Amino acid sequence: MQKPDIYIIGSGAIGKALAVFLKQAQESVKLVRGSVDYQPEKEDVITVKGKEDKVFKEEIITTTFSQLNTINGIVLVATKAFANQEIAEKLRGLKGQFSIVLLQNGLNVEEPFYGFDDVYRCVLFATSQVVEENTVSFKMVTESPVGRVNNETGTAGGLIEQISTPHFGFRDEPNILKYVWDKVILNCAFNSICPLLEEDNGIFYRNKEAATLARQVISECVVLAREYEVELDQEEIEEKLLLISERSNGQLISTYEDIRKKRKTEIESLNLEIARMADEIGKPEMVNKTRLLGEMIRLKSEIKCN
Ligand SMILES: NC(=O)C1=CN([C@@H]2O[C@H](COP(=O)(O)OP(=O)(O)OC[C@H]3O[C@@H](n4cnc5c(N)ncnc54)[C@H](OP(=O)(O)O)[C@@H]3O)[C@@H](O)[C@H]2O)C=CC1
Ligand SMILES: CC(C)(CO)C(=O)C(=O)O
Repeated sequence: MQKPDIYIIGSGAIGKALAVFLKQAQESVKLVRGSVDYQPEKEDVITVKGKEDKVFKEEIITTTFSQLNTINGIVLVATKAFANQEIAEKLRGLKGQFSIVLLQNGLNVEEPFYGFDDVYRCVLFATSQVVEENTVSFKMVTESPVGRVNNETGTAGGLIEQISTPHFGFRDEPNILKYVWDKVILNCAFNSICPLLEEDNGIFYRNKEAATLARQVISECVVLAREYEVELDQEEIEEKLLLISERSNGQLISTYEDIRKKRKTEIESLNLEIARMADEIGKPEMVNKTRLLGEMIRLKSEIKCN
């Protein structure tokens, strides 16, 4: 039987790295532009710089939605989450049968995809950065969990096998919601406090007061998660915060990079989504600090962009 094709939407840091590793594994893979349309298909050499100075190079086909009519296979969404509504609409216009895997940070980012048959979320345990056009630097931390969303049962088994490669691994995770919340809570601290202090990710490890503020954010979010019947371990998240802070000392969080480069941030799916969920249950004060930090980021980004 012919293997299904893989389409990666979003030709950014994650999308490019994934495309190269999948091509190396002999998969039929195409990058589909997220922010650009109505362009002819083209082929570029994309380079991934991995651990221990290993370099991976592949010729990758990049296309745009208007060139596509039918998709049979797997769609990996690697754009920023604020593009999801538009991407879901474009996918609804296509024929064929496909599974969708969202590789994005953020809470409820899957909502625009409700109604598709086979939707999964993945929590990425990898880091990738564009270093120059068509070159990214990539590190896998550990295999990234993938699971079905919207309380549906069933595993991601066959799909995992196809998208996993030795340098960018995935694994099946039945309780993906816990991973999504844990990661979002970490992002609520990193992606707001670091850009506001104009500091790199190591700030929580280096500075006790910054760590205390992050702990307050974590505590608010854990209490909110409980209201939504998601039980999380606050201490475990605090430990992860310090570990990630130490290990990514010197690196800038994506929201800080986005603000510096005058690009839209993902804060709406992080602190501001947490705030919206607290409002939804009539307890807005439950996440006061998380909300204020999110609003400050939105304002900082708007000021920078204008
Ligand atoms: N990089 C990392 O280390 C990690 C990233 N993530 C998450 O993975 C996701 C992708 O991140 P990353 O690859 O770093 O991001 P990048 O900013 O490098 O790339 C995101 C891509 O999104 C597309 N995009 C941007 N704006 C729009 C828009 N308005 N409409 C449609 N598409 C748009 C662009 O695709 P195109 O160029 O094709 O137009 C862009 O290249 C994010 O949700 C991020 O939080 C999670 C963990 C780690
Ligand atoms: C929160 C952190 C630092 C964790 O790796 C991050 O940048 C991310 O992956 O989104």
